[in-house]
Amino acid sequence: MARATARASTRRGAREGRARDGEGNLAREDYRRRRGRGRRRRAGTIGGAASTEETTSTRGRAESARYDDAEIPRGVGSATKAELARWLEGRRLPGQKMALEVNLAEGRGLVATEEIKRGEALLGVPRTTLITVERAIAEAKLGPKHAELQEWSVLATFLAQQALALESGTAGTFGEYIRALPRRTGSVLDWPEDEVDKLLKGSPSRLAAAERQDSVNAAIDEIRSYFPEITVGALRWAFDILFSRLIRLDAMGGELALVPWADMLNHKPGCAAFIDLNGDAVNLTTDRSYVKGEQVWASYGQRPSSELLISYGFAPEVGENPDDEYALTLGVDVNDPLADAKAQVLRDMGLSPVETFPLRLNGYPRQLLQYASFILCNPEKPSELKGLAQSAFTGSANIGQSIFDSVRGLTNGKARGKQGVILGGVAGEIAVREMLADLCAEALSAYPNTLEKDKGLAQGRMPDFPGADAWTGVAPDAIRATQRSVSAARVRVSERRILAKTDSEVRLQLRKLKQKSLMDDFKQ
Ligand SMILES: C[S@@+](CC[C@H](N)C(=O)[O-])C[C@H]1O[C@@H](n2cnc3c(N)ncnc32)[C@H](O)[C@@H]1O
Repeated sequence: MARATARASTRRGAREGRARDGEGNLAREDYRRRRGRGRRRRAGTIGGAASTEETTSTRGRAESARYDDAEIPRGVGSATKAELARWLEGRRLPGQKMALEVNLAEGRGLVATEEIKRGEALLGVPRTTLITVERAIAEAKLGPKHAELQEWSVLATFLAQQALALESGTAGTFGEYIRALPRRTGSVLDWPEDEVDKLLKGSPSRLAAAERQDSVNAAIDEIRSYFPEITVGALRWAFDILFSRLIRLDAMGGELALVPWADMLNHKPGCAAFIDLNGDAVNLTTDRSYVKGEQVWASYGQRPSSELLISYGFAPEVGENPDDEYALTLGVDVNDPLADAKAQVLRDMGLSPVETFPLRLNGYPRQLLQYASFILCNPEKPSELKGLAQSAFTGSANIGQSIFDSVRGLTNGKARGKQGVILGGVAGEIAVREMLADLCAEALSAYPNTLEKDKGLAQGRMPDFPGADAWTGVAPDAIRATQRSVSAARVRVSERRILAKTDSEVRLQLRKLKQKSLMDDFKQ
């Protein structure tokens, strides 16, 4: 399943600690001297990015992203299982080895009705049954303004318009499918604002959630400027559906589509079974075998639990998701006298003065340290920055076209091996790790609960989804609140584990580096 917005980030951009050694790069002494100040003054960044505090305290914005059931078009969720099955038969869905189950822990899902082999192609949803941007424009008949919108907005407008048309019985080809969509998904768009703040406090996902709500609000405003008759509630519901069900089809050049029936598959962390177009049908190619009665799983992509929570409204149990990560953001210090020059050099290299790097249980990209060494460096003259950046990011001070290829891969950890160095020798290696250890300690202290309390909450039992609710997604407030609380605690604990592991590894590396530094001094 696809997603639209940016990765979670803390915007912990500005760090104190420019440092310098005799050779003009980094030295840990300067960094130590300055870092006390850095701890107190948080989150200023170059580039105009709002701080976490600013973004999430914009009261009223997130509040308006919650919607009452009465705002969701009445026909949504009203189709029975038999009606959906009849509609799918009419769309020429071939015979299936899976059946739709309603009362699973994940709500609805597809369960094997006979043995299924590894590598088998399931589903077979005909291409003519996909809701793509092109199809939405053709079906909605909203005129040229519809085609001018961004692709997510085109699809949301179509869904909302068709859902509203259910009441007058004028919905088109996909009316029955829309009647079978859930009314609620539990995604962050549906969370009360105070819960977003409370449950995600300390986590980079708090900012991501606020950004998601803001971007949806802005898109709704734009859509309604063209189509005021489409209600805010219908559009909120439509975006919620898109975030939890839209699929990016690689074989169609990455086109986004709603794929009826395929969108009944639930996600399993670590699963490598993907949904894609194959010839004239959309298939799921299984990555394992199934016996009759087992739920069949798909991959929504390699997503950390925070992203699953924000887009899909659930988080796997702690330790279950191999794709978990903590999104660490760092950037040029706004008080650095060379701040503007560094920002410019970074931009010239296709990087940003604020970058986010993934920390994982099994490590972090070395490029994080290279980037950190550049933002900490303190050359005699600003003109040296370009050469330092080239050394840090490409390992070469020569300018050439290849520089851009290696730099582009930097923040996602793709640039490897000899491409780039940590500036400043051993002193630089120490300074960047001290900075990273500080960032980890600071991030750990931002979570309000004790770890024990969060672990207890994360182990809480997910409430059952009683009968009819699993079809529509509607559940009593208390059940929803418990689901949110347990899922958010799982995210917090997963992130804290990663931060604690990174912190202890970095401190171990620091001890070794300091020993080496002492030995080197002794030898001289
Ligand atoms: C594409 S739909 C899958 C079908 C969905 N269960 C339904 O009832 O329509 C995605 C939604 O399924 C649920 N879901 C998928 N995988 C899940 C999982 N591993 N645990 C809990 N809920 C899951 C989430 O509510 C998510 O927003």
